[in-house]
Amino acid sequence: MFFSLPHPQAIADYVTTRLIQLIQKKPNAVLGLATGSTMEPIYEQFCRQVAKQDVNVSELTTFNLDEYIGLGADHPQSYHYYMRQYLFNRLAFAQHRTFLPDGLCGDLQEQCERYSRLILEAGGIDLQLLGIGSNGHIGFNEPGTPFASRTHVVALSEQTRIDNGRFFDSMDEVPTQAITLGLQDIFEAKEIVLVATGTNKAQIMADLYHSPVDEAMPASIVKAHPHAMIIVDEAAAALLPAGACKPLLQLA
Ligand SMILES: O=P(O)(O)OC[C@H]1O[C@](O)(CO)[C@@H](O)[C@@H]1O
Repeated sequence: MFFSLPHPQAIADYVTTRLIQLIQKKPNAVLGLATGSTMEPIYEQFCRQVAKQDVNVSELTTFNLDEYIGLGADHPQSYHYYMRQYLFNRLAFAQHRTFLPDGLCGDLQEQCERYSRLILEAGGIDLQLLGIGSNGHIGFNEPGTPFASRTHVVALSEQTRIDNGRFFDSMDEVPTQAITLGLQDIFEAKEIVLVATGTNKAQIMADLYHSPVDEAMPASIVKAHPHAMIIVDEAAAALLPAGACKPLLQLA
């Protein structure tokens, strides 16, 4: 369940190889995508390898985990903007099959229901990429979110706002709400790859390792998934007990 690689670049290489293997086997796969700094080297490497190996991404469908409420697609801190910057503007994804929640949507409830339904209609997520918040959130599912949750509106915790405040000019600009895929939606993915890198993730990875599968620790739902990997670099593994992680070999 817990696997280690030495550094973020090695994780980016591994995850890219896994994604390309999946796409080659199933060109119309459905990918669940995450944002955040953890994903940046992964998307960078993915773009490089897709171009180098001439991989066809035009038949893929993608669903992003979350979006801030109140930020439009052209706001530089919106996840729409992030995805265009790191992935969608760089590769030939079919625009009409790349889905993100709309942070400016008037009818949030209707949108939430539609988003979970669209995933089911697309056949479900084949591979879900996840980062993790320093409080154990996945997507924006904060501690205490029911495991049975579907796409919903969340009030961001103070911890999450402080963590993500580094991307904004001032704390006043950090949104207070977001739309996120629910934990049930995430759990229904056929495969999950959760990645944590850097010393600022060491404590939460130790907490996750020791935690039971419990709603107080949203990421713990991943531990109950039959096809999940939790991949950490050396820095994020620093507080894990010896032998907790299986060292990963690079995929061929
Ligand atoms: O990778 P980061 O920037 O540490 O963010 C951790 C997680 O929290 C979020 O910011 C909220 O979903 C995700 O984008 C990310 O997976």
